[in-house]
Amino acid sequence: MSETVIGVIGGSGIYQIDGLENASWQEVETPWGKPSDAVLTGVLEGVKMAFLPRHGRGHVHSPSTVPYRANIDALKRLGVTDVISVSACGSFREEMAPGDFVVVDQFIDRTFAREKSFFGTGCVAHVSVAHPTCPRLSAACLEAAQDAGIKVHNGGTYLAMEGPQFSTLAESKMYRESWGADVIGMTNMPEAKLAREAELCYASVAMITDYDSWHPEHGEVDVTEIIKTLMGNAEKGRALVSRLPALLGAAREACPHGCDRALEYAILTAPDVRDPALMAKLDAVAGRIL
Ligand SMILES: CSC[C@H]1O[C@H](OP(=O)(O)O)[C@H](O)[C@@H]1O
Ligand SMILES: Nc1ncnc2[nH]cnc12
Repeated sequence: MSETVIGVIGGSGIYQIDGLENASWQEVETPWGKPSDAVLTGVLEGVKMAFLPRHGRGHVHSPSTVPYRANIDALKRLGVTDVISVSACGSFREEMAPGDFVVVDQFIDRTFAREKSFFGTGCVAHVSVAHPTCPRLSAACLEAAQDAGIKVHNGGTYLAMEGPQFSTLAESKMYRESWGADVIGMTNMPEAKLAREAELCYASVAMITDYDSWHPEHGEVDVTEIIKTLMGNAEKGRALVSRLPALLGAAREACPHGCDRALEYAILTAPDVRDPALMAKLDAVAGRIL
């Protein structure tokens, strides 16, 4: 039994959370550079929390320049065990309407201009992301959303695009019709992969803001419309987050799905040829096994 520390990565429109006891913004240094911003730490209903605005307060980082590795390392360094991503997304499904939430369970990674792993030359590791989200944490997010009276869909495939431009109409139709994606955003990859490498449980809550550009009655995606929907969504997102401590509890049992042991057999590089400089950088992420 260990202690739950809930990490929340707030996406577009969510730059802080309220109600934390002993709240303070902490600067965290990491071997991967600076995180997007300081991390807001505190306690909610007896459970430790750490909140990180993905784009930084004031929305400084674009989806391609978010320091994903530093963000996940910083949360790990602060003792976070469970990461909840709360993100603005477009929808490819009529029934997943703006204002609805989706607890995502799969991803298609179309990003190409980001660092995607903590590992590399001198320490090669291959973790499985066949099931990239944690079912236990996702179930808590679903229940929290339902308790908060949010219309929430259980499961969905998130297409992660590079951005920052939105999709073309041809791409939008292809993702929806041929690829079977349900929602689209620009940030959950490589975040989810890195969380798995860092042995963190990860769940993703998509807050629908628009129908991307495929919908014949809604035309193309428009950022001013997105921002209007985002305001209401952000309030609901915070309501969801505030219910998580009661659902997860302070005492934490090992993840039944093995998220917290993902590196157990993942490292291939023999101990005698590992790069000491890279090994030093992995102190937080892979500290449990190194
Ligand atoms: C606000 S429009 C596009 C922007 O919003 C999403 O950000 P996040 O996933 O951090 O909520 C999307 O991925 C884009 O970065
Ligand atoms: N349609 C869309 N495409 C990509 N990212 C988004 N974030 C919010 N809406 C989006």
